[in-house]
Amino acid sequence: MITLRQLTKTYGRGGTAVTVLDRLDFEVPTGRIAAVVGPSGAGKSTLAQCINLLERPTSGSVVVNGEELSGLPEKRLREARRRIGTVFQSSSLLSRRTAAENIALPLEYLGVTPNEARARVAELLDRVGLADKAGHYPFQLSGGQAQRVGIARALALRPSILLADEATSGLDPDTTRSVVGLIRQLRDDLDLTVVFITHEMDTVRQVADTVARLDHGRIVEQGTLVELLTSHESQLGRSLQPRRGHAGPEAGTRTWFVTYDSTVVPGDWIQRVTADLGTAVHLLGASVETVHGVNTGSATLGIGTDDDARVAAALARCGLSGTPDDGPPLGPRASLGSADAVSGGFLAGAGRVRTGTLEDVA
Ligand SMILES: Nc1ncnc2c1ncn2[C@@H]1O[C@H](COP(=O)(O)OP(=O)(O)OP(=O)(O)O)[C@@H](O)[C@H]1O
Repeated sequence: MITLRQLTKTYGRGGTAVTVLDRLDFEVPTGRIAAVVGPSGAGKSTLAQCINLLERPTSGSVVVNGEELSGLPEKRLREARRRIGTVFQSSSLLSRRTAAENIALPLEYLGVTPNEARARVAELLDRVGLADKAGHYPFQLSGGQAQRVGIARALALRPSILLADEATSGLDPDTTRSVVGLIRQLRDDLDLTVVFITHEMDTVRQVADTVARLDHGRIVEQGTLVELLTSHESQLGRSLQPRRGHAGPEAGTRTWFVTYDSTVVPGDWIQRVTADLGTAVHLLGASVETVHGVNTGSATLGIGTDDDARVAAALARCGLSGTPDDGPPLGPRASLGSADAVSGGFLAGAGRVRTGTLEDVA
């Protein structure tokens, strides 16, 4: 369990002082994964550094598993830090050390015997699925493998808290999914409490139990992932909704952007809304997924009436919330979206490169 009370961090003094965390209150229950999101410069990394006391808070308290860390003398603090593992971006491995040697680092600092360290490293490599990569150097590992080594190193001293600061940034979507799956599995197996800092909302939906938005040094909104995704009133919930491209509307229809606004939206809601309105309802785009057992998502519809109040009421009867969306169709968000041709960047199996126009690839 992590409890932050009135946590303040000010860098510098006098006229150049900058308060990055401002009387922040935050709690992560044991065994939960709390994602922290927020704009660049909001103080997310500073928050992580204050939790593991790499940065001393200016005021306020950091309580980890019932122990107040901010007041501890240096020696006790070093001991307490062992219960907090941190994973950074994948580049944080030491390049001249093998995967096994990187994982062994914290054990060496602690003075663990070489035999014990070897056994623990083997166990950790196995746990993160890299038993066959012990002797590989970081440059011989893929981004996802390097990150698994980083996670194994963070777990070397059997911490109860894991801080992940942009741990999946720069990884491709499949690798991100597998690293996130590993973190959730480790949380389940080891009962870890996890703070997961990221700016990737897709990743938040995959990893988080709860989400907090940090802005100007304070947590300005938080909730469980499901609560946020099923509440149209939540700005954080709306920003968590995937908004992908959609087809253009047909003449005579009005475009609506619709989000799931309840935990019990019926699967056949399009048929129900169509029957309710007695008019055409075209599906122009949608992203629907099950999050913690609840269907969530959003859709863009073309609806053959301009009676907005009736449409809103019909949507609400199915647990949906919608607004007319009169802007031009969004382009696909994926990086392919802006390309006319794709070449050189797509490595098919066995190292072959496939090229083609975007239409060919689609
Ligand atoms: N050691 C430092 N001395 C002075 N200012 C600092 C220091 N570390 C961070 N800051 C400032 O604190 C603010 C918050 O930085 P932080 O890295 O915590 O933000 P962040 O939310 O993690 O941003 P990003 O998403 O871009 O990584 C920034 O304005 C930064 O310049």
